[in-house]
Amino acid sequence: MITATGLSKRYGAKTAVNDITFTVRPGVVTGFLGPNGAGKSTTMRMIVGLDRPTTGAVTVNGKPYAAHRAPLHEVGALLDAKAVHTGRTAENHLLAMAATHGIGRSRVREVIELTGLESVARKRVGGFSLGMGQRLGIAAALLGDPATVILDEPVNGLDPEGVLWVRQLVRHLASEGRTVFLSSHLMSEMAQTADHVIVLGRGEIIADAPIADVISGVSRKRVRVRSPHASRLADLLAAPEVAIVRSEGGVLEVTGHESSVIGDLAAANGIALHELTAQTASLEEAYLALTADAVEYRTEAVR
Ligand SMILES: Nc1ncnc2c1ncn2[C@@H]1O[C@H](COP(=O)(O)OP(=O)(O)OP(=O)(O)O)[C@@H](O)[C@H]1O
Repeated sequence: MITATGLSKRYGAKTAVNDITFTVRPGVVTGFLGPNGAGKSTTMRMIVGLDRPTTGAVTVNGKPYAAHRAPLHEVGALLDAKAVHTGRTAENHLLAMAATHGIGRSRVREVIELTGLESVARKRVGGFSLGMGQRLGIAAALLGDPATVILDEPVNGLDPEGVLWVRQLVRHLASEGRTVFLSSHLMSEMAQTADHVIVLGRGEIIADAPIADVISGVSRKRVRVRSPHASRLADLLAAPEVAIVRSEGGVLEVTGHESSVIGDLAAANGIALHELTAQTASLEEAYLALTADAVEYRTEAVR
C-alpha cells in the first residue's frame, strides 16, 4: 500500500508535484498516467526516498521508505533502467544488491529466470539493449520479493513479446496480493494492464478511478447517424450543447444527444434512419480529453 498525503515537490520556482493525495491499494494494478513533465517520475522518486518532498508525506506499507529496516523486501522499484554499473555483469549486479540484504544466490537465479535473462546473465550490462536493461531493472525490483512494486515506464524499449510478458507479470504480482504501481505513456497498454488509474497533469491529479470510469466519465458520447434526410435531421437536432459533424453519404456524427433521443426525434418526424450507432471513446480519446489543458509541451498542429 502506498499512501501520499498533500505531497508537493518544488525545484526552485518550478512546481513539479502540487499537493497530491492518493492511495495505491494492494491486489490491483494501478496505472500512473500523464503527459511528459506531469510529475510522475518525481512522485515515484519521492515514494522511494530519492527525492525529499517539499511538503506533505508519502508512506509505503505504513512507513516512509527510509524508515524500513530492509527496504528491498518492502518495495521493489524500477526507476531508471540505465542506473546500473555498466562494467558489471547482470548476475554480479544482482548479487551485489542481494548482498546488501542477505539475499541468497538462489533468489538471484530465480529472478534471472523469471525475467528471461539466463542467456545474458554473465554478460556486461554495458552491452545490453534497452529491452534487456528493462528486464534487468525488473529483476532487481523483484529481488527482495517485495509487497509493493513500482515500475516507471516498464515496457519502454520492449518488443511486443516483452510488452506481453510485463503485462502478464504485473497482473500475476497483483493477483498475489501485492501493490503494483506502474507508469506508462501507452494508453492502450494501460487499458489492457491496469485496473485503476491515477492521471497526473501539471503536477496535479486530474483523475483517480477505475479505468472504465475514466473512459466513460470524460468522454461525451458520440452517435453516428446515417439518413437519406441527414440535413433535415441535423436541423432538428441542432441545440446549443449539441455538436454535429456532417460527412458524405448522409452521415452525421452527433455529440450531445443520446441515440434514443435521436431515434425518437427521427421517428416523430417521419425521417428514415439507415444507421444509428452509439460510439464509445477509447482510452486514448479519454486521456487526450482529460489532459488537453494539462499538456506542458504542446505540439502545435502543422498548418
Ligand atoms: N531535478 C530537477 N530540477 C528541476 N526541475 C525538475 C527536476 N526534475 C524534474 N523537474 C521538472 O519537474 C517536472 C516534472 O518532471 P517529471 O520527470 O516528474 O515528469 P514525468 O511525468 O515523469 O515526465 P516524463 O514522462 O517526461 O518522464 C518537469 O517540468 C521537470 O522539468
